[in-house]
Amino acid sequence: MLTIRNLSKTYANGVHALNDVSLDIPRGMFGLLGPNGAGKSSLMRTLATLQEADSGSVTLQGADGGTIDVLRDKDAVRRQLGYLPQDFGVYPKVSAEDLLEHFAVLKGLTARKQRREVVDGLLQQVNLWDARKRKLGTFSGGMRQRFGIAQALLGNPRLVIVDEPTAGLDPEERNRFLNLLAEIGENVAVILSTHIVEDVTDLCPTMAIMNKGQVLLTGKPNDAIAALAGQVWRKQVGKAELAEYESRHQVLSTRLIGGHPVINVFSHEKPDAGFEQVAPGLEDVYFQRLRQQARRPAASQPTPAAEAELA
Ligand SMILES: Nc1ncnc2c1ncn2[C@@H]1O[C@H](COP(=O)(O)OP(=O)(O)OP(=O)(O)O)[C@@H](O)[C@H]1O
Repeated sequence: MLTIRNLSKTYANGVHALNDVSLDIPRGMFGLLGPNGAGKSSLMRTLATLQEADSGSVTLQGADGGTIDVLRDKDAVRRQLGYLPQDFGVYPKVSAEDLLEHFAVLKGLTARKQRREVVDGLLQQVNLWDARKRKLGTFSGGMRQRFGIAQALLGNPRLVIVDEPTAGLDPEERNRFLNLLAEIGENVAVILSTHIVEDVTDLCPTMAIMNKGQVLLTGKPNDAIAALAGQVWRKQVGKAELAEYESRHQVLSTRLIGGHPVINVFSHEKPDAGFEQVAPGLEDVYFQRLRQQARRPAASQPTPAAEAELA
């Protein structure tokens, strides 16, 4: 559906935000997971035709079966694209209905009756029908994000890009929002960028992990989790011992349970007697990849392409 090859971008300040990024993004939900500064927004903005890459190519399979050169045919992409940016702002004094109607006009829905039908349908789809007359300034974070999805869906896009949409939502709103995305993902490609591992675990049949502009892994979350089987070990340790464990072992994560640190360690063998083997999760995969990248001396870093293949 979307094919990204060797995409690179260096900002004027010298930051390599995208470093030879290659990804295949199919229909359905695709999770793009990475910490702050990984390059997710740079990639999203490039796909959304809002900024230029230095090199590489991106092609989108069009509705007619042809392909669109995303980096060049920007108008063609925009006709097939819905985008919810990270910093989606709304006019606080305007009602949801009026602003969506306004966006619909901008999208080219000029026939009044048809526009009403589309706007009403979207307000129902995102479950804001009862709140449609309310000013957007009175909306909760979750409601604003659902409004953001409604505007992204105007014009029946084939590709929907949502950048960190669940940050700041409470668990109930987050669930509701993710369920909405999953429904949309049944028909179109949805790229969900997030730093929240559970967003991807719960929802995305395919994903990529990104950091420092590089793709560290891409594929199915379950395959990546299965590849770690038998290599994640857990132990409760004393607070004073923690630093030593961190220096001797590859500690993936530390959790305080009842005030005591419990560590997950990556190791091919049982690290010591007190450890028990645990079933890995996507969080272990995520931290293992980030750790692996951090441990490599810069000079011996394999090319991102070779690295992604290792996955
Ligand atoms: N316009 C810009 N000019 C210079 N540097 C930038 C610019 N935009 C982003 N960066 C830098 O590029 C790197 C990648 O940023 P990007 O926003 O793409 O990451 P991200 O994964 O989306 O993180 P976040 O969740 O914090 O937005 C960061 O080091 C960031 O500081």
